[in-house]
Amino acid sequence: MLDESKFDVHLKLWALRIPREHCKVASKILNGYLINRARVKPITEDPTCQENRYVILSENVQSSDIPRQKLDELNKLCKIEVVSYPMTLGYSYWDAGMSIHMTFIQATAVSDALLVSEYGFCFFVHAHLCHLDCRLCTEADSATWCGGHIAHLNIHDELLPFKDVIAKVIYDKNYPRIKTVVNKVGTIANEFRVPEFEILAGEDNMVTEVKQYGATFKLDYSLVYWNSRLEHEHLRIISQFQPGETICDMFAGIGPFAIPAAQKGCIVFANDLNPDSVHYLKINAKVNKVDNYVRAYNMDAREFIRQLMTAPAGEINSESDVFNLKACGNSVQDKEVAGNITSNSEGLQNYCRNADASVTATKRPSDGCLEENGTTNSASGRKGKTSKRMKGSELPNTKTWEHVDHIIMNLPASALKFLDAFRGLIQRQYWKGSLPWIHCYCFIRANETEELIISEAESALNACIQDPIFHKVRNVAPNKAMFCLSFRLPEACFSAKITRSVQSADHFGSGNPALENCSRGRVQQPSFCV
Ligand SMILES: C[S@@+](CC[C@H](N)C(=O)[O-])C[C@H]1O[C@@H](n2cnc3c(N)ncnc32)[C@H](O)[C@@H]1O
Repeated sequence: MLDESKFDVHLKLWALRIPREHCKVASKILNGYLINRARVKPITEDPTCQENRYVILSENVQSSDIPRQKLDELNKLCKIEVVSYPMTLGYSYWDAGMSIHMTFIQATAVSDALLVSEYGFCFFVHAHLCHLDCRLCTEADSATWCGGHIAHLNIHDELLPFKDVIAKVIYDKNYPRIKTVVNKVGTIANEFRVPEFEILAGEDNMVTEVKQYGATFKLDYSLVYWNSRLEHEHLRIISQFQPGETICDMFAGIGPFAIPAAQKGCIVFANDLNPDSVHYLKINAKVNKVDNYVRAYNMDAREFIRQLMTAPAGEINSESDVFNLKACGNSVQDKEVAGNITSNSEGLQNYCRNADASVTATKRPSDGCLEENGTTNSASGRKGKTSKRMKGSELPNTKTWEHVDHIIMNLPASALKFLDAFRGLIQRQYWKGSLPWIHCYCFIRANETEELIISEAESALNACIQDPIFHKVRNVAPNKAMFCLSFRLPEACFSAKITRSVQSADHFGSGNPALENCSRGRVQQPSFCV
């Protein structure tokens, strides 16, 4: 139970009793000496007399501190009387509007402890509860606003006895913006990168809606990966895309790269192993009216990219043969593939045929595919925002084995290892234009160097990387930061130039001759842009 009285802070103040008609002038004279606290008015009623007001002095000021000259001015104005004015700032006073600076001062002054989120809402938890300290403000022990109605806490072990009180404070001080307060339990062990949560306060509802850069994202915070701290990074990557480009997102989650890329007019092939992520990805594509531009897949990333880059068997003989990669719950239904679509969507028809006609393909690789009819149904001439921005007839006939512009790999813990999927992947006879940019996320620990990361990437690719670019995304722990490594896929990844028998990065030791000259051949050392 939260004892609200524990939050009471008693101030022993002084006030000047002044006839009310002189209050305005008096407060000007006393400028700098009056109470200056958020939501506390310096002039207040005199409970003993309607004709007077109390002008409240700052908690650091005694009447004797007021200079003689100011007192003379006041005395000339009217008769003044100094009275004691005790004030209690209670639980309801300590609200979220406090600045972080004020919070620190208060925490020290009244021995309160605090939780501060990155988003600037502050919470007081009385020192009686625990030995909280500034570690709470670090990443490891912070409160996070997921962006919707959920506040996510990572409460340190020693504070667990007080978790309910902490959660209640957060809930009370941020309702109705925050309606659910959860605490992360244990460490994330599953491959979908979804933490386990316990609900500490508010309603038991983990389905929420987050707005980022004008897009709406629906998600179930207990089932899918979501991190509101990556908003800037999503935007940074999207800013490198041009309308009409083809993007592959190998670990797409619920679509924070895919949706804004599609909004920009890119064609996005987005994949995730977590069926719940794909479910919300499709919902989000529809909600944001970009379901014409987003293809959702639910399979392992290696298999996804392999199939995406492999020309269909019939491609050699006939353009009309089907593509063997099946999009999940595709927006275009079989009948549309058969030609039952409006004439101005001809380009879209071709584009979709390549992705969707796989429904009839000989191979159905995606066993875990969600089969949801109606979550997207785009190619029927719907007049949404998207069709205004780019008409169906302008959409390219996307053949991903011929050209892809960017590939996003946001699985920092292991994305580097997935680079082995690109060995000998690109079929030179089909490929047109330059090779794609890879944006591969990784963690770098304090004892690791960028060179180490590059060599890990090169080992996985079995190819030298030219002109790698590192971008620091954020610190995730005191000795660990998340980075994005961007580079153009090396030519050695053309199938003609590589021995397909090599399957795993583990097969390559430091003596691999294919990589021996990498660092010598690299024109530019990795550049860290923080
Ligand atoms: C760190 S999250 C990033 C999600 C999204 N890109 C974002 O920024 O929010 C990594 C995602 O990779 C997915 N994932 C994990 N292993 C995978 C695999 N082998 N193949 C495809 N997706 C995988 C997880 O389900 C998760 O959604």
